[in-house]
Amino acid sequence: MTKHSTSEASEAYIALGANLGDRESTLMKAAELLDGHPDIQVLRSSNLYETDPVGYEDQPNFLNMAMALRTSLTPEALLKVMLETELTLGRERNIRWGPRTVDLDLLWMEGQVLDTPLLTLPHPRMLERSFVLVPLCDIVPEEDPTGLYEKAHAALDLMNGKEGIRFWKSGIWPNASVHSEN
Ligand SMILES: Nc1ncnc2c1ncn2[C@@H]1O[C@H](COP(=O)(O)OP(=O)(O)OP(=O)(O)O)[C@@H](O)[C@H]1O
Ligand SMILES: Nc1nc2c(c(=O)[nH]1)N=C(CO)CN2
Repeated sequence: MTKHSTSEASEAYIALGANLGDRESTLMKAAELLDGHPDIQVLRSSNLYETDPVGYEDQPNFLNMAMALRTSLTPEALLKVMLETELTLGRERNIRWGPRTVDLDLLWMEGQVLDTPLLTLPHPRMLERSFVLVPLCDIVPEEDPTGLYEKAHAALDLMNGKEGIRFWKSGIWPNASVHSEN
């Protein structure tokens, strides 16, 4: 039996971003660490995009991607694993929306609407950010019954190309081996 084939497992979408160090290698390591967790399976990953910084502009360009996960964890437990993964990969918290080795945001989780000091679901800013929506639209299936596909595509249409976002390379998970940027 593969992991998470039980009915309690649910699907989640996360956004990944990096703009310090070897960005691509760090994103790949984040995918490996999450998939290596006994209660998480990476199902799909988007293409990689190079994006102009949004919010705080005086910082390097980001690489952004999104992944679909299957997990038996609660949303809070999944967020905890994600925050630990950021720390393992050298994330430091300095400037809000500032440069980071890696940033993992929990965008959406099947059937979960939450607003606590630690976790808001769906992610409150996900529909305002092309650097989230473009990768997300790569991996949400058109036949998705939850309405996420329509929401993400409609929000992206409204963004109307306002953010600088460029295709970098096709999905790095699970097939391709990662190449250093240096
Ligand atoms: N859906 C969510 N995904 C990730 N973190 C969340 C979420 N909802 C609330 N948080 C909280 O936000 C805190 C700060 O997260 P983080 O440093 O990644 O924010 P940011 O990436 O700088 O800004 P933004 O939240 O706008 O993406 C986390 O420690 C977490 O407790
Ligand atoms: N292009 C881009 N800009 C950002 C990003 C990001 O991942 N990509 N993350 C931020 C903090 O959530 C702030 N600004």
